[in-house]
Amino acid sequence: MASSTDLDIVNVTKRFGTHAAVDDVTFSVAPGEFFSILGPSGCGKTTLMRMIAGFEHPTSGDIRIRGRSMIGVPANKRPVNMVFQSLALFPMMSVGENVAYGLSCRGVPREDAEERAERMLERVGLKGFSERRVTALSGGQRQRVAIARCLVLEPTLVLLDEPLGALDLKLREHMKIELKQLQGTFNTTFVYITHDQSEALVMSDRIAVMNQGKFEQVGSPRDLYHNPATPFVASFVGETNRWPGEIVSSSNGTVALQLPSGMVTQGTGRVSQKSAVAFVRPEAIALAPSQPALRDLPNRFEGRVSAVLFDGANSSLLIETLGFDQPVRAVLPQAGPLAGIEVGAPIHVGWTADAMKVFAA
Ligand SMILES: Nc1ncnc2c1ncn2[C@@H]1O[C@H](COP(=O)(O)OP(=O)(O)OP(=O)(O)O)[C@@H](O)[C@H]1O
Repeated sequence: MASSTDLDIVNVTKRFGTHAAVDDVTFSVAPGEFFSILGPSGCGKTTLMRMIAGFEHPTSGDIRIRGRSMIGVPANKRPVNMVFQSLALFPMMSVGENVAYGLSCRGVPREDAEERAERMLERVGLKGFSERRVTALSGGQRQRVAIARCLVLEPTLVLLDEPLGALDLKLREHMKIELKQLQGTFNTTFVYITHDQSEALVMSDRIAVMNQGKFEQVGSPRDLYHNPATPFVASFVGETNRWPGEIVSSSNGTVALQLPSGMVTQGTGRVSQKSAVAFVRPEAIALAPSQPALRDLPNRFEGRVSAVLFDGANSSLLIETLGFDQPVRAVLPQAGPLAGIEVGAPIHVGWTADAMKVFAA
């Protein structure tokens, strides 16, 4: 029977000695989906990926590709191809030979393999590059050769292990968009691992946030960003303000949180214990030169600009705010009366209760 999923990970655990690098993880990836696993160094991403590829074996659990268990199936017999950060291209071979190599290994006749490699290079925007040495290519071009070499084998699943990690910032930004577009045109299922939240947010249909061997949350980029399920997700995905405090009242998902200074703030969350932590995105902080402009907001405070972090459209302000131990970070508008604000200027900040997500600490 045809499977409606390309990949099913079922209660997979991998132990090294007593340490569970991957701890009872379960998820499915749909055909054509761009699925990312996002987490800090050491959380178990690579171990999980290596098990899908067949380089590592689970201690327990099942890995199914198109409904077929991969337990006991060697790496080279799985309908999976991996793109590594190092790319692992063969420097002695031409671009065309690199792409055709996997086909030749599978016994595809040479002429046929060359032709298919040629067509694939065209599809990744490298028409006419066949005869070039890979050493004579730019970082971005090599990246595309690595992807072409992988896609020419028509795998069910493409696994990508931080493939943009070695590129400089500018190229990485560019390749993010390119990779997403390539995946769209090929409609191949991608499983991508990264510790870079921006890469995951820009490219993925869904993201799993991984921490200490477990998935903390799986959701769309918007979901994770706007409705984080745990404090770890709230702080790992996107920029955020973070303030610890104590719950002083709570009803129907609305909470009052008292900061160490005694100042009380209004937020949302379901927290049954006293000790809590609150998160507010910098773009959710309203700024105004005077208090009355913010009168509709339950959280309104007085402050002074302590730093202007200019970064074009990503510019922000740090605001020393009465009652807050750490400065409040807010997005700096690029137009209007606040665009030219300077350090030392008095300012008022405010936000809705909805914008402040409160979790048990
Ligand atoms: N072969 C191994 N033997 C023992 N421990 C291992 C082995 N491989 C990984 N680990 C441990 O398992 C944990 C997860 O490692 P893994 O490489 O999967 O993390 P990661 O999230 O991919 O990190 P990074 O982004 O740094 O590559 C780490 O604590 C690591 O030290």
